[in-house]
Amino acid sequence: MNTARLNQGIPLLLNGVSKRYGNNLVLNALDLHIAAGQFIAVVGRSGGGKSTLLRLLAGLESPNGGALLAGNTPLAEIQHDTRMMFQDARLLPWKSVIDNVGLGLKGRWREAAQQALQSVGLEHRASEWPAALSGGQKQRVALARALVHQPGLLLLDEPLGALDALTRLEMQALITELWQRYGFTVVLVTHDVSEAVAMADRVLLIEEGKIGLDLAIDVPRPRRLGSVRLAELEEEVLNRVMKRGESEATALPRTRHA
Ligand SMILES: Nc1ncnc2c1ncn2[C@@H]1O[C@H](COP(=O)(O)OP(=O)(O)OP(=O)(O)O)[C@@H](O)[C@H]1O
Repeated sequence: MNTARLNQGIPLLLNGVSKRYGNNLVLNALDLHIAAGQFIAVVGRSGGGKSTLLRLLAGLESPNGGALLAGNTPLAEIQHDTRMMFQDARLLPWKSVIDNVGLGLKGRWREAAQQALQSVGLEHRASEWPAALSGGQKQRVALARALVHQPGLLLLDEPLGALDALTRLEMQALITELWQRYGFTVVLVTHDVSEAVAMADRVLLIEEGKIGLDLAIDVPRPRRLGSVRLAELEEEVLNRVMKRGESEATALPRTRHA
């Protein structure tokens, strides 16, 4: 991939990061290094701490121990360089599409917002209300609202989870294309292992509060849907998740599905 990158992604360094809620130790002295501009996907069992990790990276929560750094700088000091996207687009219904994208911008914001809308293919819907858009289009607007700030770090919390299969594939391609063009660092939390291996440079599995698996996705881009290597990597991640589940589930009654 030789696409010229427009801005620099943020490198991330997590040193012994712990997070607990009461007696529940969700992240246990987690160490992690992410290079500038890398695309990371985080998978793991429900309740394993994926969203907690993302909220810590976003500065929405503080760790109970350890440090989160961007290079040598505490991540909290450059939080303005971070944007987040969720499963729901969280658009303001009383503002037009372009006003949603330009929220918080000053000066010649309209031009920048229009450009961001163009990069997600929705420049022709700028003056409409969010209610007039489909779920996939709303997520495109949410993506434009993140891009307009030229983030160094884009945090994605299951942003495609509510979309139908085809729209989901289109959004995967769009996010990957924009990441290649702009060069920000991405941390994507997803339940969909095939999505994780199709999009990311590295897939991380969170297990018992630590990184249980750190798998490099050695498949050149653009990636071909249905590639044998992607399927092998997907199986490797799934086997790892299921193996852990099997040993946990031995004491539980088994239900067989036809
Ligand atoms: N604000 C909170 N207060 C108390 N417990 C919390 C809070 N947020 C998360 N937890 C707990 O921390 C654990 C990890 O939650 P988290 O949402 O990070 O998991 P997850 O891997 O993203 O799960 P899922 O895949 O189901 O979204 C869970 O046991 C959850 O109940």
